[in-house]
Amino acid sequence: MTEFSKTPLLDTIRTPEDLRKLRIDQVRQVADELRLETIDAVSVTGGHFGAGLGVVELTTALHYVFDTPRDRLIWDVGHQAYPHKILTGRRDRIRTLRTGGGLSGFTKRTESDHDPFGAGHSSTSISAGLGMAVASELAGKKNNVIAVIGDGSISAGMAYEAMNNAGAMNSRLIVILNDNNMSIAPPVGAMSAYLSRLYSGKTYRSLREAGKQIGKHLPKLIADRAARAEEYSRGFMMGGGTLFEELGFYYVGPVDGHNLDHLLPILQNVRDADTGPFLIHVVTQKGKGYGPAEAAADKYHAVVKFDIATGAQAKAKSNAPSYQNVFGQSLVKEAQKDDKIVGITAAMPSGTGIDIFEKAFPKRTFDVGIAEQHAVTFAAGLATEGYKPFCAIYSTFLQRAYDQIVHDVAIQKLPVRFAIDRAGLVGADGATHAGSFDNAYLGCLPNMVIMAAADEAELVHMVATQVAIDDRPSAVRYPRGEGRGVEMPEVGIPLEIGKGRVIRQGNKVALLSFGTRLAEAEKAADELATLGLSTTVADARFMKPLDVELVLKLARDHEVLLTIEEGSIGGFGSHVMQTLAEHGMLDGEVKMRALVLPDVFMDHDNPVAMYARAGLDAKAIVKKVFDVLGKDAATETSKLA
Ligand SMILES: Cc1ncc(C[n+]2csc(CCOP(=O)(O)OP(=O)(O)O)c2C)c(N)n1
Ligand SMILES: CC(=O)[C@@H](O)[C@H](O)COP(=O)(O)O
Ligand SMILES: [Mg+2]
Repeated sequence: MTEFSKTPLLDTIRTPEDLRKLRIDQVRQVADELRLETIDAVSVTGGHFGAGLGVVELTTALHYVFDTPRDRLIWDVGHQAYPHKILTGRRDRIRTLRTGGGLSGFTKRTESDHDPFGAGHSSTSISAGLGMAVASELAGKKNNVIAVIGDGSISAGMAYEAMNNAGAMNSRLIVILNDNNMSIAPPVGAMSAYLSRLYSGKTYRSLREAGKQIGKHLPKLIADRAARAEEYSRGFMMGGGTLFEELGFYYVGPVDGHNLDHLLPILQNVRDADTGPFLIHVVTQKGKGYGPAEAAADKYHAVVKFDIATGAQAKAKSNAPSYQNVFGQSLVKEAQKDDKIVGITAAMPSGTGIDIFEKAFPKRTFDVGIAEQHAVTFAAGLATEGYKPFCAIYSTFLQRAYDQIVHDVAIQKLPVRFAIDRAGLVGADGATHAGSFDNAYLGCLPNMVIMAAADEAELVHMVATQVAIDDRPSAVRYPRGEGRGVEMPEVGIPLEIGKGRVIRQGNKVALLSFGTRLAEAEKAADELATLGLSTTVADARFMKPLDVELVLKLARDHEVLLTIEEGSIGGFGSHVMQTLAEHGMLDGEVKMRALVLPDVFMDHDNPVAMYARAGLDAKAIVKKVFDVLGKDAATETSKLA
């Protein structure tokens, strides 16, 4: 802990029970010290930063007013929960955040009783909270359930589904809308404009006024909806009902989320209300209390280790370009030649490289907000009118839009182009963000062309290939982070569909890679060659259509055939096995194995360590070859020494 974060009061708080022993006039000091500790901790670990700074007062107030963990407190996405973790018995481990064996970067049930629901993907908190509230009522309990959801996350469809359902029930659910007027980028969409109208141009409802009015109305709150809406439209609306009231919520706000004099009594009144659901609209500032974060365009949404005094973040180690930037730059080049190309992101412009495309083609760029399902079918609509939509969505977030891919894109064979970033293990974000399943969940769909880039140069050619594929959907996957540092092509050259490539020729062992495991396959081949096992390395490039000729040749000409991919069972290796089986090749000579991610959700760590644990690095490939040959790998590889 640096000199920067002297925290005498915070030092007395192990759990929220300790916090609740303090006088209400001490809560401000706790919040100030909590902010210092958050800044100090994240400067060491990196991670999500701006969002947590924005909810320091809210976090302190919630744990002070509510009887957590008996009262359930759910954080949507969970990236803002570092202050929550510090207050709930995890301060001693907060500097292990997002490191192997350390604290998760999101809320996690197995980590603490204070994390009643795991998160990572957005917009789940209201649904989960309603479930808990109904469970509590069914069990005859009286505890509160509080779901804190951001203005970005509440714009996703799932949040509406939940509010629509909650509004029709009188559950003791308290939704706190944490409105900092930011998503990762500035927010988009009508909801964002609406929320701004609720608090722009008018002073926030002061606590005294709002608290008094709540106090006056609460005891005689009328269950009947019509009377209730009337009651509230007079009391709390800034001139008329809000969308949330129309959805059946008691709307309270907007309230200054950094002013504890406003927050505390409102929360106390709502806590003691005998009805619900409530929506408390809290206005906060992302990055609050740390100058470099407040000044940054992204409010330091996510940072690497940084110098507290200057806010300067540690430099990336590699000089190779990142895949997201290669994608963005490639798409710009293609779009300069083709005005039908449009770019779509679901609230992740910088992470996908679509921000690069937007700078060049702002009118052909669409950020639909956190709305992956909509993004896919929106792209499908564009494709029906002859446009070439590139839908750039991380593998894990694309899971949200699976039915749209099947029903709206694949069945109709619409030429939507999917740019699937964060394919494979992503490291610090852990299991909720791993791109483990897209090989499996896309590979089983007819009509799809599915590629994986082995390096950043391949990605350039695959983007060009997708431009050319105009009669069916296509997908290219690539990992988080930087490439290999290979020579980059001037322009993308469309690949021959369904054709892989042999990188080096051997005759005993064949390693067939799909994606960036190619680098590990080449390292393994070097090692195997020094041990007298002549090894072929091939890059499949396509999972669909598979290069059947290449697969059969590799199986015929080698004793061992291994496939390697950064994906779960059911993906590339399964397709190769299926093909070999259909050609009777599994009945005969070749010893074939598919190297895939293990059938577990892997906790966060650095990606290299995770892939080693997953058995997908060069060492594991070599071991697998000897296992398959019935030789002891340790003995064989000891000859290398
Ligand atoms: C389904 C899904 N899509 C995208 C993301 C990536 N993501 C993480 S946080 C975030 C912005 C959330 O904005 P908001 O809810 O306003 O929270 P804030 O960071 O402003 O506190 C996004 C898009 C996600 N976690 N889940
Ligand atoms: C919280 C969240 O879901 C995003 O911030 C995500 O962590 C971004 O991932 P990348 O850092 O891989 O862009
Ligand atoms: Mg926000």
